[in-house]
Amino acid sequence: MGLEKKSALLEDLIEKCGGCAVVDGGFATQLEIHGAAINDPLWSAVSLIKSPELIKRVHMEYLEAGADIVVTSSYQATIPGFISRGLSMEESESLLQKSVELAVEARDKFWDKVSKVSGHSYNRALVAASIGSYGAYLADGSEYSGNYGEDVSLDKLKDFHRRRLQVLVEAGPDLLAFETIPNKLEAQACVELLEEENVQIPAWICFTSVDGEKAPSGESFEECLEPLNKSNNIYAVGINCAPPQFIENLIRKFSKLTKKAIVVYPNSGEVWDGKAKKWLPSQCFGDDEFEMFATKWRDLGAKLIGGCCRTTPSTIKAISRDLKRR
Ligand SMILES: C[S+](C)CC[C@H](N)C(=O)O
Ligand SMILES: N[C@@H](CCS)C(=O)O
Ligand SMILES: [Zn+2]
Repeated sequence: MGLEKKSALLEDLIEKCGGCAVVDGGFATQLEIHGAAINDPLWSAVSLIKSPELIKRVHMEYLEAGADIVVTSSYQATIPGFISRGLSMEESESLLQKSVELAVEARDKFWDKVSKVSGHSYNRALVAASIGSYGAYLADGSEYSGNYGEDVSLDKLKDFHRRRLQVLVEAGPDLLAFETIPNKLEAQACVELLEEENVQIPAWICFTSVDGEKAPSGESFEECLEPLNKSNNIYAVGINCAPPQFIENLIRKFSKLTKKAIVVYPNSGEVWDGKAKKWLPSQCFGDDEFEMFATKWRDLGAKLIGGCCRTTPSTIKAISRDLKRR
């Protein structure tokens, strides 16, 4: 199936949802709630090695909660990351493949079950393969600073992303989700790679923001979106893992800067301490507030809405209830 047909699948889903589809919530957060120890350079990707069944369970929980799109466990799963853990190239690639398989299996199992129930309100979900930023791989919090240093060039970023992208694409997800991109250089690397590799799967690229105005690097979103706007591979652009109170302003901003669909899935408002590897309490938002925010964000034009770190299936249930109220 080519790019156009795959993009049409996503468009159909959004239409079936009444104009705005629900993305799942914090994947790593839910793993932790079930006891997974992810204070690790591989973060949530350790579960691909240690507890694949738990990964499937978390996907199922988000599907039950009403997610129309589930994002795979590959955010911090990288070939160099696995290799520094003593795994071979072959084993590393098979774990990446597995991240897609687990989500597809969960989606198929769930759909098989609910589609037999008359009057159910679910849609057949799509699987988005997560591609975390270079900063996520560095595991030093730099997905929130955009500070990769002088020696990180466009080519270096492309080289970092290339093989993982190839393996994930080969595994057959419905979408690609580039997450927590903190600067223009990396956004450009991702777009160029999609073209060079002739990828036939639609993608979204999400940036983070720590001030609610700009990318973490200090670059304006006008600059950051420029390479994305020209690309046929990019279906949607937006923000993930930034605090919810920034989202309204950022949707307004993005609507003026792009014709692409807008995707937003903020975290709970807590702040990540990259050194201590833990979330620090800050201005925090609960499920009721997310429910109210979701209507606002939909009315402002977002086509894909969900949650990121520290949100849970109950957050997604609240968002889904709200957006699908007819
Ligand atoms: C989105 S952050 C909370 C992911 C974890 C980070 N890359 C780290 O490993 O510290
Ligand atoms: N998809 C990833 C994003 C982390 S910012 C997760 O939910 O764990
Ligand atoms: Zn997050």
